[in-house]
Amino acid sequence: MQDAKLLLVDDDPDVLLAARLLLKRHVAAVDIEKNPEKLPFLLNNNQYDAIVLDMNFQRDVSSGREGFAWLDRILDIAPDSKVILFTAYGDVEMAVRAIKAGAVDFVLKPWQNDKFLETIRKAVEAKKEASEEAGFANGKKNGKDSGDKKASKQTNIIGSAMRPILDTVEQVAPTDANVLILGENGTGKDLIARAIHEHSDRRDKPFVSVDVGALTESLFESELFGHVKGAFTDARDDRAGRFEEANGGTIFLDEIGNLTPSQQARLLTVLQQRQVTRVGSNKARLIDVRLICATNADLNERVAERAFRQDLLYRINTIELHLPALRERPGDVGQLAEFFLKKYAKQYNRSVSGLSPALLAEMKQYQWPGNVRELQHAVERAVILARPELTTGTLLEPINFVFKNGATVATPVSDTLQLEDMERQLIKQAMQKYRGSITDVARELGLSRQALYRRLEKFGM
Ligand SMILES: Nc1ncnc2c1ncn2[C@@H]1O[C@H](COP(=O)(O)OP(=O)(O)OP(=O)(O)O)[C@@H](O)[C@H]1O
Repeated sequence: MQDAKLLLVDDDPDVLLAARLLLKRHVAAVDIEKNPEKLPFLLNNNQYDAIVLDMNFQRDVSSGREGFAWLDRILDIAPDSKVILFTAYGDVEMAVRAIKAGAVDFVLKPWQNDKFLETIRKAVEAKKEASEEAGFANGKKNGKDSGDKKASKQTNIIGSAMRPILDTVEQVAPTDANVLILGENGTGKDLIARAIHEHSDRRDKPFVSVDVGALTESLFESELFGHVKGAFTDARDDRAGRFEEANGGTIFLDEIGNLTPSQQARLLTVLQQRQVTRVGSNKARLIDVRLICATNADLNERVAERAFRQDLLYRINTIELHLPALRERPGDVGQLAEFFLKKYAKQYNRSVSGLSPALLAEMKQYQWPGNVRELQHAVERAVILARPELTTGTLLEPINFVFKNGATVATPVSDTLQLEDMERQLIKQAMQKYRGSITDVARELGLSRQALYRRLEKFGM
């Protein structure tokens, strides 16, 4: 505990002083703060081993409501925080509720020194154990051992509502079962498909992603199954298709709901026979691929309408994963927003203080039709628009602006121009880096292929 760093937040300076005097003798550092509004800034700039938080600040004397709200905020910003609540004698029931809400313990005021120290020591230890476990799981994830239950918790898939889905991913990944991922655009289907691959024994083999919905009828077969030289006018060389490229690994077929009846029939044959024949050849090649499909369409409805073959559905949906829309999981909005905020603040070298509780509440109310992708872009734009000279509270204005106007329309003229320039530059660099591969560029930029196509068109690239 001697190398621990603590944060104490209480609006009573006497309490802060007394607690610091006691604790300073036992730990490396004790930060004290009267104003809980500073919490986002402090958490974004420090790593605390334990945080002691008062339940009642002046504005709201005894209900503890402010304490709960700040506890939530702390866990949004730094989900692994160990928070201990300070509470007046008689508030024990409230403290118990707070523990259910994610605090690790509580201390009654006025405190007994021994008990207070013991509570802090336990929290610091719990934090240390959790960090060691996380480091261990990370190591395993990159290593050969696929049996680590905690591995997927260490991926960058954020949000409490995603936990049950990640548990299923862990269970299903090591099997070769076909997986169908359902969810609206931007809910994380691609991310989950990659997580399944990463946690399977195929992780060292290719992960090949194909947006089958974007393939024209004439390209479908040669793109997926390959062709031989001379098979059609543009076929100057033999070329392996995406299934062959994925051999030994995983193939991810996105927008599967958009296949035409003849494409469905051709795909079904390949899946049944587990072999592909290049266009223009008569030699069948055996393939060993794990199949993951995704769609934002309601496939059962499409089967009922006879627009999607039932036998194909049964072949691809051994395991079905439903990703909820972001509006159905408002609790994840704060966690995702904080995650992207940190990510982009670092990427664009911006100093940002965090989201105000009022804005966060507004964001939780918003419907997010573009789901996580829209939220991600709103935060990115807000971080870019944040002026370096406005540090505290900088985010509020631009994100409000972006958020109110939708992530894609009208920002003030100069900002739009700046952003467009930046966007054009980013796309240009990525196109050079990946030699024009739309899939790779779209992945790097966090755009769907369609969104990337729209931008390429807009910029005349
Ligand atoms: N839970 C999450 N945690 C962190 N990032 C996420 C999460 N869900 C989605 N994202 C991010 O949001 C963006 C969109 O996600 P993704 O491409 O996986 O969605 P999708 O459902 O496949 O979208 P589409 O249907 O448009 O192809 C990506 O940048 C992804 O990294």
